[in-house]
Amino acid sequence: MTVSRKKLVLVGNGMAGVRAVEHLLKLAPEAYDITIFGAEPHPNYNRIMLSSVLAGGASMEEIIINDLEWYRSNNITLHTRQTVTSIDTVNRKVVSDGGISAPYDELILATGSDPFMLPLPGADKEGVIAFRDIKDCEIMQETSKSYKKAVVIGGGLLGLEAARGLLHLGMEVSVVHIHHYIMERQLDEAASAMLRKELEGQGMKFLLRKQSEAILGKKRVKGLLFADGSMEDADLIVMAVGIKPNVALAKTGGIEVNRGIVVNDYMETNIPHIFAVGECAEHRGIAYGLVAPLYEQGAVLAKRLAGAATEGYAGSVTSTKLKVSGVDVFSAGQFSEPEGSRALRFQDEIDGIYKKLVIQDDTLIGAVLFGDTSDGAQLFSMIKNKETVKGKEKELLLGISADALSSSGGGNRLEAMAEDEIICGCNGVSKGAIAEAIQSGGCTSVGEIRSCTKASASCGGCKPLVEGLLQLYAGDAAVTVKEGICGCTPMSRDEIVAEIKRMELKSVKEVMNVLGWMQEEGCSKCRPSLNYYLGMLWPEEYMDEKESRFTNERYHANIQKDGTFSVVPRIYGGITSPAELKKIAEIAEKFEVPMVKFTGGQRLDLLGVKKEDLPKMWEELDMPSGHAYGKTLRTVKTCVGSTFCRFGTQDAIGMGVRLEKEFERLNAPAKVKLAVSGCPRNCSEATIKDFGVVAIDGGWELHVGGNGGVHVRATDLLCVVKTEDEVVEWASAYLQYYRENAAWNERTSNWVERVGVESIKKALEKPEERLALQKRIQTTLSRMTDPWKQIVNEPELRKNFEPIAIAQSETV
Ligand SMILES: Cc1cc2nc3c(=O)[nH]c(=O)nc-3n(C[C@H](O)[C@H](O)[C@H](O)COP(=O)(O)OP(=O)(O)OC[C@H]3O[C@@H](n4cnc5c(N)ncnc54)[C@H](O)[C@@H]3O)c2cc1C
Ligand SMILES: NC(=O)c1ccc[n+]([C@@H]2O[C@H](COP(=O)([O-])OP(=O)(O)OC[C@H]3O[C@@H](n4cnc5c(N)ncnc54)[C@H](O)[C@@H]3O)[C@@H](O)[C@H]2O)c1
Ligand code: SF4
Ligand code: FES
Repeated sequence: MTVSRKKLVLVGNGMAGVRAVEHLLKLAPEAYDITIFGAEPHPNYNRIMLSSVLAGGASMEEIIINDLEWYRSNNITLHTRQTVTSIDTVNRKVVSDGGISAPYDELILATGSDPFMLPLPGADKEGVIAFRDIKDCEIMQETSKSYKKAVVIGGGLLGLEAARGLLHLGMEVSVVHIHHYIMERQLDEAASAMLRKELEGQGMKFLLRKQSEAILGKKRVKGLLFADGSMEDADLIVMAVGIKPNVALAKTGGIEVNRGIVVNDYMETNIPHIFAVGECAEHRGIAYGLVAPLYEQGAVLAKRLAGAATEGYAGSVTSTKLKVSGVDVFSAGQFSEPEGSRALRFQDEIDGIYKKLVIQDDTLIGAVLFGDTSDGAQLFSMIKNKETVKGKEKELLLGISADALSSSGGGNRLEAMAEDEIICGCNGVSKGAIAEAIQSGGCTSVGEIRSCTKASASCGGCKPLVEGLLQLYAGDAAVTVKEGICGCTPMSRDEIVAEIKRMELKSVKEVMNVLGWMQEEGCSKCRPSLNYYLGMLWPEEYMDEKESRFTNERYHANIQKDGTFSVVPRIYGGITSPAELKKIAEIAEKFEVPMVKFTGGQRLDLLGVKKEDLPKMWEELDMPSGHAYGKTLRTVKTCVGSTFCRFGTQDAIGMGVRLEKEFERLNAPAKVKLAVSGCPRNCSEATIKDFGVVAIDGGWELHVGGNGGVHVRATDLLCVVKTEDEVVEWASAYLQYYRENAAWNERTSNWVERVGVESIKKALEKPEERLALQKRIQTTLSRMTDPWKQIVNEPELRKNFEPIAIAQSETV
């Protein structure tokens, strides 16, 4: 007998509601038929990260939490662009503005908040927006292309993050704030003043104690008029003056509503079978506006719906971290010194550090940190757990180092934390999930934990706790990855890449300055690696630094042991013609090339060439560079495949030529070699290549991480695909994922060995992830030009190859 499932309807496809559903699916996967209505056109995305999207730190694709495939695979019916407009609590059904009706046994309202829009005259003009969703983000990005001046009303978290994003987009930005200091809901005056100074340094202008009166302009906004009679020009006005819970729908069902939808400790409204969760819900008089408490609510609701035991939701202490690059601000609990409390302060004007701890009855109840927020997550944990701080107040004020966390005291505290305690509030990642990623998932760095669990992927405030857990569970393995990339820095590859991204550092010099390099000029290890990471992260803006490259890459030729060079023209797939061979032979004769040799990758190598002959030879060859010297795609070796071989099942030559044309000039962490074989006899030795393609009946096997060098390594099978297009798609995704995640100079064989092929399969399994990676590699490839074409055509560059004239002087 089949038991019919109950019908669960969720209204609001946002962070809180979908998180509750995710929990429920884990607890009782078979219990409900689930239907979700979302007013927005997108699948569930990370609203928090909109600030990062605006500031250029993430793409729209990267902020999707659950893609459409997730809904499909969990049998969830999703109605996007459908706003539910009424609830019939008697017949238990909801109806959307598009006329979709859905019956329910249980109903969750997770309608979030609406941004509060100041009811100013002119507020309906074009160019007046809020900052709440993807659409707002897109409007800001679009506006910045044609307009110059933005005004943000509201100097709170949202206003400042919007202002930072607009600066990044190249707009002039003024922040209008009603109080005499910004972020008064999170900071005291001292920290706020330091923050303002820092943001002014980044180009933000502040108009404090300003009451907005009217928005000026005809159809489109022109300016903002204040109550004191002054005005500010504006092409765009972003209102960020707070939010109000979205209770409109609840009201249609006669559900009890105060500021938000009133719920008890089990997220139940006053109407049976109707629950509310997230920003729209009001629990014990509080409607929260941060995700961490909303995720806690979601966990309780999921247990309730699954019939699992739960003590209910008891309210949350909150903490916030401003997500503005180059500024570290943290605030938690009661920072404004309530009666009966005492405060400890530390201020270092030179390094721009401010700390304040608020203590009551020997427990920490609030904290404000500016300039150095590394202790934020630990302090917050102490506040939440009401730990006694008696006798160690000053120690806390002066800083809990990451090492102290992992030493017995800190380690014990992390050890003592409950498994389900949330470590990363932004992404709702528990201690247990991180422990599992380390212990079972084999993660050995914060970067890997981030990829695996999303912990530390948003505001970054939890990073010290994640590091502490890494040291607790991975022990020595974690210590090794914490080592710096060279003697110039204690930072690991992942940390450097994350900081370059977060702080938008754009040159080798800037990275060294900002990240506190111990040797001003760096060394031969860090300079080329930074050059690579910057080029990989900012393919469209970064100008490759020639001086950070090794000799071979500077001269675009392999230097030989006698000081001569080699010339290797590109011969796609190893396929040439009599005419091409004739031309190469004539040039070899003309320039008296002492040796012509076939390389291991089926190319022709003209060896023993004088440096000064290089430009002329390349000019006469008029062929693309074979890049036989660089950290790039070297060759795609092919067998004859089905074109001539009787065993061949596919066109190995065509596939190889296509791959070589697709990826030539690729800038990679280390050299990359490919091969294509036309059948499993594998004559092109594809299973010892970085990416090997082996034809089978009706498709292609894709192999990765092979090496035929000093340490021979056979490839791991990545997947089997049917078409040539799929081969290119997977190759693109795989190579870009390697580019983005491997350390500079790390061959794919070492990288695959280190991270495990399973983690790569997981990262590439979703088609949209692959397409996003493919798009990024295409952006990079589209910027790559042939080095020899450039040298041949630019007299300045040709000069580098002239024989060095030795200046002589005579004394008479
Ligand atoms: C730019 C920005 C940055 C932020 N940064 C942080 C941060 O760093 N840290 C932090 O903790 N919080 C941050 N927040 C706040 C955080 O994003 C919210 O607290 C969280 O998204 C609220 O989740 P929710 O599910 O309650 O609401 P939402 O995520 O808003 O989801 C509600 C969804 O319901 C839909 N909806 C509403 N009514 C209906 C209806 N009748 N029918 C169908 N669909 C409906 C809405 O369109 C919306 O998609 C930020 C918010 C913004 C805008
Ligand atoms: N990093 C983060 O944690 C983060 C980032 C963005 C948004 N959020 C959340 O999103 C929500 C919205 O953020 P928010 O900053 O809009 O809300 P908020 O209520 O925290 O701050 C609004 C700010 O606007 C100011 N203000 C009010 N009326 C004004 C007026 N007429 N003129 C000028 N200033 C005025 C207030 O003094 C206040 O500082 C909040 O829940 C916030 O916590 C959090
Ligand atoms: S791999 Fe197969 S198709 Fe290619 S040459 Fe060898 S036997 Fe022929
Ligand atoms: S707490 Fe914000 S990223 Fe983890």
